[in-house]
Amino acid sequence: MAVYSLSQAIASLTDTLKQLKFQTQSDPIIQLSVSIKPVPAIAWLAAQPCYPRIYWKGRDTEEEVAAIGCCKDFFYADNIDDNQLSIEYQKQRALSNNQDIRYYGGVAFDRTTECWPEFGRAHFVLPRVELRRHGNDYKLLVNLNCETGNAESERDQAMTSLAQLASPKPLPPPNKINILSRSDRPDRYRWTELVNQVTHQKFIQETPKVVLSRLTQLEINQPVDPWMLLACWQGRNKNSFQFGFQFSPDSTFISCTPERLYRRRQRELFTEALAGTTTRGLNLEEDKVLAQTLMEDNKNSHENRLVKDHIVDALTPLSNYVGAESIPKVFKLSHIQHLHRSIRAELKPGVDDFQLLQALHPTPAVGGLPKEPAMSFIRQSEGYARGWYAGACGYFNKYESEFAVAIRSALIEPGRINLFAGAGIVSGSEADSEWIELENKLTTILSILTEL
Ligand SMILES: C=C(O[C@@H]1C=C(C(=O)O)C=C[C@H]1O)C(=O)O
Ligand SMILES: [Mg+2]
Repeated sequence: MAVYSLSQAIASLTDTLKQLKFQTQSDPIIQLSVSIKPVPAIAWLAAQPCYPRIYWKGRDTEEEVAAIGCCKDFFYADNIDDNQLSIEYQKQRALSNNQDIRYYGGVAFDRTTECWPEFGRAHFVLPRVELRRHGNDYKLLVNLNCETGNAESERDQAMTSLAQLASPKPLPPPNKINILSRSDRPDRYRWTELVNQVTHQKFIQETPKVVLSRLTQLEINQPVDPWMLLACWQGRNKNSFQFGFQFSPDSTFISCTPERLYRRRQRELFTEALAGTTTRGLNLEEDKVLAQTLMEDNKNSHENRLVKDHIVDALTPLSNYVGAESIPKVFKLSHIQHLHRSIRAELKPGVDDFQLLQALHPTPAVGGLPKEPAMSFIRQSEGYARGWYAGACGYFNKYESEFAVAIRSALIEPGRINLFAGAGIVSGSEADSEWIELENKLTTILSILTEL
């Protein structure tokens, strides 16, 4: 099979588009693709002149996608439940048999509350153009949505998008950011009050876990390229997912999260309990001691076990088989380490991605237990709207899908960087050490911003 340069690929796809014969019985969603030579995906994405720009890199898969523009946009400014989303998706899915068509996007942490304007409570996109890498194989793809019947104009738009594609430019070099001011919501005083409320015996008996979080806003007076930041973050934590959503120039959500919500391949499901945290040691010996102490610590083990038990319970009615690791392993990141248990399930026939989202999101790794009282406490007490922080981001496809939990994330706006961090509050949690845990979760991104 021919492997093209980017410009040859654009010429070849344009040629194919010109010759495309639209038949009434053909799929309304059309996808064309050609193999290309290696292209640095983030740099290519950052150079493109149109929006949305979407980046996705799987954690355990050799897969990376940079996508631009859209030929179908599913945007939900108001609350939409999983059943409604499912109906929309079923309609969409019925339009094509092509196994490679994907819808990228995300759902907010809490779809019952106000969200960030362009992100909405749920937002998915069938991109116009995608650059996909699988291992060492690169492809350029173009999608057409001829559902409305006007195939000719769709073809014209696809050709225009291809003609406008820019060559990748090197990302701007990382620069040290001058932080003018920092504010935390909740602040340390309020945090202590909240942790004390949650750990109060009467409360914790009924609500054994609430993941409280904090928004840290950094005021800046220089531009920051979110894609450069994401590329640096990727360099620090390669064993994480990295993704970014930029629906317009002034607002970009990026994440370098270690946490998978789920990966589905046909009826095979992979998920996990990631909860319980300590720092990394300064040398190998210290690092091992910290890991061992984490494994033996009651509070951290409890944090993780609650997540594992809940996920197993939630998947049981949807599965023929569910299995979870009985003893957690340690998952190491550049500045912190977590307790991690893999969970695998074989789904019953017919279980769809929205049943999975409904069953799993948000897990007690970012919400709490029981789900509703914990969510209600978070809604009423945290004092800021989480938006897509701790939401679920990823893609749907007929045969496989993958979602990550949008923690270790940042919303980049002009003049401001919004950082998010949360910690699972359980029996035995202390406000001061949980505050330090929040700080530790920000160390990597703060060091990228300030230590260059
Ligand atoms: C909520 C976050 O992380 C979650 C909380 C953890 C904990 O409290 O130990 C660990 C991993 C995640 O489940 C976050 O990073 O914002
Ligand atoms: Mg914790």
